[in-house]
Amino acid sequence: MPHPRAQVVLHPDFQVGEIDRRLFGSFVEHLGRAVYTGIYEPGHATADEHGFRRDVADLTRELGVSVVRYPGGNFVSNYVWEDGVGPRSERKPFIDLAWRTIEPNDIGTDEFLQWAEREGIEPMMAVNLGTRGVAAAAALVEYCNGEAGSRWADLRIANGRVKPYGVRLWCLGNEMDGPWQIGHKDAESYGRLAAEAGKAMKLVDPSIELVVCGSSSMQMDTFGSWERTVLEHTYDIVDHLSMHAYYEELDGDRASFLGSGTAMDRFIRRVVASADAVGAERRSDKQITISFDEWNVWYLASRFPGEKNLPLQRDAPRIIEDVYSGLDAVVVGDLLVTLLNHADRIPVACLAQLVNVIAPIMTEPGGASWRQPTFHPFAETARLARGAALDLRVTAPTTSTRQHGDVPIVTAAATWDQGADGDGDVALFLVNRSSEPVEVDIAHPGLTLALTGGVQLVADHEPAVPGPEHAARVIDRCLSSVAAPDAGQDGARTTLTLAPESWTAYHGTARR
Ligand SMILES: O=[N+]([O-])c1ccc(O[C@@H]2O[C@@H](CO)[C@H](O)[C@H]2O)cc1
Repeated sequence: MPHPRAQVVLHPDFQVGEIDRRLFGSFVEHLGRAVYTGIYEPGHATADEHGFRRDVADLTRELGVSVVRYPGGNFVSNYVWEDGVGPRSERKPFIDLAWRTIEPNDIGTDEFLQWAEREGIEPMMAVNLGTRGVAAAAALVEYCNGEAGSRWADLRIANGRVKPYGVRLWCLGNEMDGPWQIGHKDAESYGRLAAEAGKAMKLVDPSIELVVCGSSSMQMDTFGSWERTVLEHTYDIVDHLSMHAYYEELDGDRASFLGSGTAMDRFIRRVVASADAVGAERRSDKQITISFDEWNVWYLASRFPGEKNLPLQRDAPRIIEDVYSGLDAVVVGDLLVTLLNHADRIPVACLAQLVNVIAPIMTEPGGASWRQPTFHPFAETARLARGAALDLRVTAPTTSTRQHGDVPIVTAAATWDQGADGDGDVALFLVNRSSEPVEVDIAHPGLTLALTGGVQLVADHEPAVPGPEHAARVIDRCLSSVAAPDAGQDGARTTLTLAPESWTAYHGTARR
């Protein structure tokens, strides 16, 4: 039997849009060991003078993360930011109701923003619209971005930081549609509060960009009507609408799990349609863009007991430290393909999260740090995807899945970084979701393409086991470099074969 075949048409004149570097963001929440013994661990052998782990910062840099969202997540909806600034000796621990954990308040706004600044990361801050409101949100913007001479900016200066941080991206709360959220609201109440908080925040600093909460997932009962109602209140004040999505393999349904990228694609199309419908009714020329500020593989339904079933804990407990397989990494690669293909509407996205909590980077307290298999597709995509995302035409056979109906067996994204004289760098990301090899014919009329090599990640069948040794073994087995395709690299066509259940990234150059 010949292998299934797929066709890709690629031309640099057909573009989705420029890639915003903020597409390669991540997320650090006060949750489990993300902050304490994650990014921060005074006394660790690699800790810098501020108590932050150098090994984790180095891995973060290698991951290629552009933006980091902070301090939550669910955590932000009961956070009093004022209690986390100023002299540490005066800060008091409190019960974080979101994760039922005693928060020591050792790390707050200043420590996080200064860490981000030292590491060359753009911060994305969230304000509490669960238990708090307009005044506290506007005060936090003033604390972060205000010049000397007003109350909250002067407090920052008294706390040792003269220069404003210039935080550009702001989330108006987090997942306010979720019944688990502290201070959960219906769309009407949230929409009105977000509009007023956003208005006040922009009066403090008109240069900021605001993200309003969309649905926590496409499965929420209020999905669609939530977006419409919230945007009816906030359309003129906000810039981005948030999307969150987590995917997992359920009941051994591998085909549906491998098709997660198609589910994400449909979710994006629906949210874009909802936002544009509100814009159309208003006859508005403004386009709301998407901040996909939580996405990942998370064994949420199958392994997470639920927030309210967590015991009350202290000292950075281990919460949702998912261990990832080669299969999970292939799906992460495919989700990145989906995000690239929507680069025109998604300027911001955050892999949730960065360290220890559903994360590409893991640590042991007082010990090692290491990469999970999911680290690699993210790092490679962030490194190779430059310039504009191309509007590829992909034709592939479909396979039927229990959760998503028919999904294509091959997905692809490509980027084009224009150089001088019509030359450019090309990156090509390809996923084969089927369990047999697939031949891909790439037509690139008018373009001489020279793919020079790449990396390939294949799915495994073994259950993931915690620890650095296992992660290293999985990566060793599943990740390899691939040579330039040997077949058919001629003037206008390139042919290559994709390994079963794999994600591959090629790079090369092209000349018109
Ligand atoms: O679908 N759910 O049941 C569900 C439950 C919790 C949930 O929380 C989100 O994910 C958490 C971890 O990143 C963030 O703190 C929060 O924003 C997101 C989705």
